[in-house]
Amino acid sequence: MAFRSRREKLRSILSGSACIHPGSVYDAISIRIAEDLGFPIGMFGGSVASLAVLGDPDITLITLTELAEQMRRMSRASALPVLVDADHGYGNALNVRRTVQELEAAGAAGLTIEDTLLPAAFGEAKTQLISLEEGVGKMKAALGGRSDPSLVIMGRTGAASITSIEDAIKRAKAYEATGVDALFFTGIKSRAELDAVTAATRLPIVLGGAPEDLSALDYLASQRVRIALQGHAPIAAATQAVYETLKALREGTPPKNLKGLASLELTARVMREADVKARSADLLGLKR
Ligand SMILES: O=C([O-])CC(=O)C(=O)O
Ligand SMILES: [Mg+2]
Repeated sequence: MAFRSRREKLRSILSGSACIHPGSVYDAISIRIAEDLGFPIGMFGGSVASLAVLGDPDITLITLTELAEQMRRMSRASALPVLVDADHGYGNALNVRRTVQELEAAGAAGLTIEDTLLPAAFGEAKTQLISLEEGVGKMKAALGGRSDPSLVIMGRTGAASITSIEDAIKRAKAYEATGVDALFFTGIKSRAELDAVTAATRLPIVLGGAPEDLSALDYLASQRVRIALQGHAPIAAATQAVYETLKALREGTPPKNLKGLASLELTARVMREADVKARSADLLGLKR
């Protein structure tokens, strides 16, 4: 299977004893930079997918086709294993099955399916959850949709910040019983909450955004957390850089005086120019 080694790398992190930070990636350039800097995996957040592909906020406007296409571009550009935020699986449990098939074909190393009610319901300002039963059905559908058994499927719940930590634990245990590979939590606010989650479950844990108190990697590792997200600063940095550059140009700065641009060396590395030159020599009869 073409993407198996990426998936096995993600699995080895989950079955290891350390906690790592993923690089937040969203396109061919960012994934190559993350790979070159030595990040063990990339995280493709739903919020970032929306922003990169549509320029929109994270309100479930992006389609599965658009998400999978962006994943496919990243898979082509780099062999870095990527964990994809597949939101609620783009519909009900039947849609979840299709979502897993498409993201598997697009080269994802792993994906998360969450129990948030998406898109937001009419008249509801606050995020809601689907029922535990529907959540369990989605996890089963995700597992049934996988044809490469090495693809990592994570059950995700945001219950800790929507209902209660007790509800988060109840849901996590139910998802664990379906056979998912890991549990992904958002909204865990304290060490006491994380310790309770760890004690009640047995699968590797992935933490979405977490407070300062939950940032020490050795503590997280001791609580079976194997992956800890750090938000999505790279796309914010890229947005600021594009803003500054366009603003300077608009204000009349000559291109040669622009600051903060990628050097020719960095650009060549990102484009894998040495490989392209070698191929051009072999295949087009050009000088190396
Ligand atoms: O999974 C993540 O990276 C956090 C999240 O939900 C998002 O950014 O959409
Ligand atoms: Mg998300």
